Amino acid sequence: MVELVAEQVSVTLGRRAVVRSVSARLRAGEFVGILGPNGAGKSTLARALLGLVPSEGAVMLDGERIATLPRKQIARTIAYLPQGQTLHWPLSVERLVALGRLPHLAPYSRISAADREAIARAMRVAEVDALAGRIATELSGGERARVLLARALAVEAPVLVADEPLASLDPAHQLQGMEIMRAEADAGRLVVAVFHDLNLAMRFCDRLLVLDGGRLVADGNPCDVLTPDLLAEVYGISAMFGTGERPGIVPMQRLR
Ligand SMILES: Nc1ncnc2c1ncn2[C@@H]1O[C@H](COP(=O)(O)OP(=O)(O)OP(=O)(O)O)[C@@H](O)[C@H]1O
Repeated sequence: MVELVAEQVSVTLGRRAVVRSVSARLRAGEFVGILGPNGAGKSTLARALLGLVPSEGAVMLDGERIATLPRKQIARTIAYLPQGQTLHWPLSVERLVALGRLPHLAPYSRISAADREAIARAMRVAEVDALAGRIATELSGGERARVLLARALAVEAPVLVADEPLASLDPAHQLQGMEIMRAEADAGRLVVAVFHDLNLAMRFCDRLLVLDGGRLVADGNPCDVLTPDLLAEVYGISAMFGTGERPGIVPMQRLR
């Protein structure tokens, strides 16, 4: 069972302390949402969890320091969906999704039947089969986001780290994205996703990490974490909280 552990992780970019001494133990089967205001350090923490940015402290993947692991091993273990990725090559959608299998391929080898199955499965799950023959650079923003999620799913890694996977998705596809990530966690994977929607976080995640100014200010069950006090403190907003059969959070007013 995979485990990803941040031990007092700090990241400095330029002269800015962007992530400050964040500790968290993330386990297989969890769907963890990383929330927080713009600039709070969420993407940087996600990158630090993958060993993509130099950090102080330690990130441990299954008990080993990620900084010491070969990139290919990390790429097989953690599928990464970066924020707002731009596509530069006019590949077909199917070929783009197939790139998700790269961490599994030996140099100069061809994709196997198992790779083909993984690609087909990822495209089916992300419901992008209909786009298979389209040129990826000609897709709409939302179509591109769904195809890139399919590429990350095609890795079939035990961990998925997705940075704003819901950006530019319509409400139905946002739900679909959350359902996919929920299902991945239910299948025993660790899913870590950065996003902003408080209601989707409340409904789908097992656990929320909230960053503010680079610090981890809350870590727990969504219902315990998303309180009026936290929203006031972290986002500077007041919100209306639904109850009973009508749960949900409606941001109402800026407080500062
Ligand atoms: N290369 C860099 N050099 C200096 N500062 C940087 C660099 N990259 C990011 N930052 C700063 O680090 C802070 C955290 O950035 P990060 O992208 O992690 O935030 P975020 O929480 O993901 O924000 P958002 O919700 O807007 O995507 C921001 O203040 C940003 O301006």
